[in-house]
Amino acid sequence: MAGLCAEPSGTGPDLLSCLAGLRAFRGATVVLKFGGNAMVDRELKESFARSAVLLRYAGLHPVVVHGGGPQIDAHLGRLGVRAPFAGGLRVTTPEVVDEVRMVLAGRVQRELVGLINAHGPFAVGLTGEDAGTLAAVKRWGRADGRPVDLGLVGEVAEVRTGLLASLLADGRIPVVSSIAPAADRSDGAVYNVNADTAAAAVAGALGARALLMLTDVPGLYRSWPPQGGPIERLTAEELARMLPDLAGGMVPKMAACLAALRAGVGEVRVLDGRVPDAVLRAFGPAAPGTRVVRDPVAGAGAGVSAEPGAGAGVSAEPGADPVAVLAAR
Ligand SMILES: Nc1ncnc2c1ncn2[C@@H]1O[C@H](COP(=O)(O)OP(=O)(O)O)[C@@H](O)[C@H]1O
Ligand SMILES: CC(=O)N[C@@H](CCC(=O)OP(=O)(O)O)C(=O)O
Repeated sequence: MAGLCAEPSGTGPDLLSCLAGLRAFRGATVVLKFGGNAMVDRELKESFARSAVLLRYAGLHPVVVHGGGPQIDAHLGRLGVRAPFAGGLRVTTPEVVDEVRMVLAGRVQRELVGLINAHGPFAVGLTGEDAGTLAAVKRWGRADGRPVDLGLVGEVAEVRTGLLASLLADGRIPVVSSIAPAADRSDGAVYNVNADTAAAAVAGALGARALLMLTDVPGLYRSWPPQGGPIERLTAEELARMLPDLAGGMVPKMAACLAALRAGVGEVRVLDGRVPDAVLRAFGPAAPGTRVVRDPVAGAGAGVSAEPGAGAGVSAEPGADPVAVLAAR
């Protein structure tokens, strides 16, 4: 595990403060969404894998949901297949969904499983198809206020947590690719689900305490192209007001953040995954990125996430261990 928190350059996160933050999350499920844009090079992917393993050693239950948009683009480009985006979602024909599944489950997921398992037999890869973990219905896009037919793009209709819960109870790290069978199983169709959408659905269903979204920007900016720094903190309600003005990949990402919070996830953080040890830094006192928290409950004093005094890192919430609860079902 050398090099995880103390980099030779001395620029890494401080191990002690990270461990203090992690201790507050013992027993909690944390979903790590690793976006394709953050998978810049092998070193960053290794750093991500080490962080996931460290979280597990620290007693957390990490679940990885990965993307692979740029990797799919490159593959489709080699095949000479065009698959444009509308509102941040890829228009997906039956031919395209086969290639998306191949790249996500056959390439990106396999690499992440291998990198995590270099540290021990922890990672188990799956798609939403395995044990019927995800079920999807057709998702429509919008452009210029009009509905757009995105083809085989899915919205998660259901998460069956059984397989994930038993893997977590067994100390494994599930690595989930965002492919899901049709909820009605009518014709064996599978849907291409945006990975942020899948991560939020999984986080909500598992009762995750935090969802960390690793992407290729330091956080959410008020306007794009950016002026000034990213937003440090906002509430679900503030995010809901911003949503109609967002563009590109931030549309499904921030809609997913909101869905996760509304499903009960303690907080969501959008992080720059191109920074080494981004996951670990999120638990430190100088945590980077944009933190989105649930709206304060009227009359309940502080919000659900421990706010003041909790430091900048992802904040812990007391409560039942969701893995134990789910495994007991
Ligand atoms: N307001 C915004 N703040 C930050 N990034 C934005 C914003 N609007 C659009 N973007 C774009 O969203 C991208 C991240 O979304 P996406 O490409 O889907 O990433 P990922 O592959 O990590 O899911 C950024 O690279 C940036 O170009
Ligand atoms: C419907 C849709 O757009 N699906 C995405 C799935 C991968 C993904 O979401 O990857 P990132 O997290 O790297 O963006 C796609 O086809 O690119």
